[in-house]
Amino acid sequence: MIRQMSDVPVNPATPPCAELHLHIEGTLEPDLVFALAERNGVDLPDPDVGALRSRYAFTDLQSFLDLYYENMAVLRTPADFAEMTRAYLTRARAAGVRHAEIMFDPQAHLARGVPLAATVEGIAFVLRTSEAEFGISTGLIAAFLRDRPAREALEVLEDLLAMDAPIIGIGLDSAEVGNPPSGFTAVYDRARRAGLHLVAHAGEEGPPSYIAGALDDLGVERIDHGIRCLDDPALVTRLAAEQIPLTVCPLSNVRLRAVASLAAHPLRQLLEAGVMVTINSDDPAYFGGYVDDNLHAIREVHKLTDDELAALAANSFRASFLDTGRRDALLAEVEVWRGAAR
Ligand code: HPA
Ligand SMILES: [Zn+2]
Repeated sequence: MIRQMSDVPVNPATPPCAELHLHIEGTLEPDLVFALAERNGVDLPDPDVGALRSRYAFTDLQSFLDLYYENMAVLRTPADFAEMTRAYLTRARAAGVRHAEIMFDPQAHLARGVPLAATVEGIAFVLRTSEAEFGISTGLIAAFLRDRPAREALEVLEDLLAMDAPIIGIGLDSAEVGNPPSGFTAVYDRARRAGLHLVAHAGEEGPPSYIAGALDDLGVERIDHGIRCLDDPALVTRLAAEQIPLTVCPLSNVRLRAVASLAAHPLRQLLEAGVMVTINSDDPAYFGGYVDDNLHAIREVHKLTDDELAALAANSFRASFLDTGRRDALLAEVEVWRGAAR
């Protein structure tokens, strides 16, 4: 049954926005981990949700990835992926998200014996009606794991293309340091030939040279994270000049200790340098909040004005892969929000 969009309260304190850096597996909330474990007869190492939650104190990217991959064990059937996706869209609607470009990690599921079709069908089934049901247009991005062989990524990409999976692009994620973009040129060349959009995580924990590598070796259109560009002033100048979008995730950066605190987050520096920044939640079930929580947190700590929040929201639509008609309509909604916020 199609739910009425107006039934869902939307947070008026934050502008309508696009979420461009979101791992659907990172929306798997602890309650849903337990519900799916029960349904699928999966044994969990923790006795209850509280015990699981106590393990969400991360020290770096890898300490998070270990738990992120462990929790995925409960995702077995298309219905599981559909339920997770539906829960995200419900929460994203309340956060004011009007467009979402959603990553998933096909190899993480294949490695556990879950067929590619089960993963893709479960997620895509819900995305198909998202705009009508939640007011959120969507695009699906297959993210490849940079700590697994590029040859495997290429095989999975071929399989996705052969099954005509409804993906708009590819990405690159997982453990960054020691896994530079240059190893994945063949995968990105293939995706480009297939007409797909190209993004990659770079400069989260890795050096600025990985950001340059993602641009020059892989030809990406957008950088996920990218905050370590600030270690290389010439790169910052380039990102600003070319208006390469960075999908920044403040709460993620704090939780994974990429930055010491929210107050120390370089968001303002990036904006002042003229870099095209967007705000995103990354893995909201793990990092303490959805995109509205991220916007609230940075607004409070960095004293952002409503005009600055609106500018970030406008960036999110401009940096998206939306067609111009819907993009312009959503940019107009930001202007309406800005007017109402005055
Ligand atoms: O923040 C992240 N970084 C790298 N890989 C990931 N996979 C899920 N989230 C992340
Ligand atoms: Zn990410």
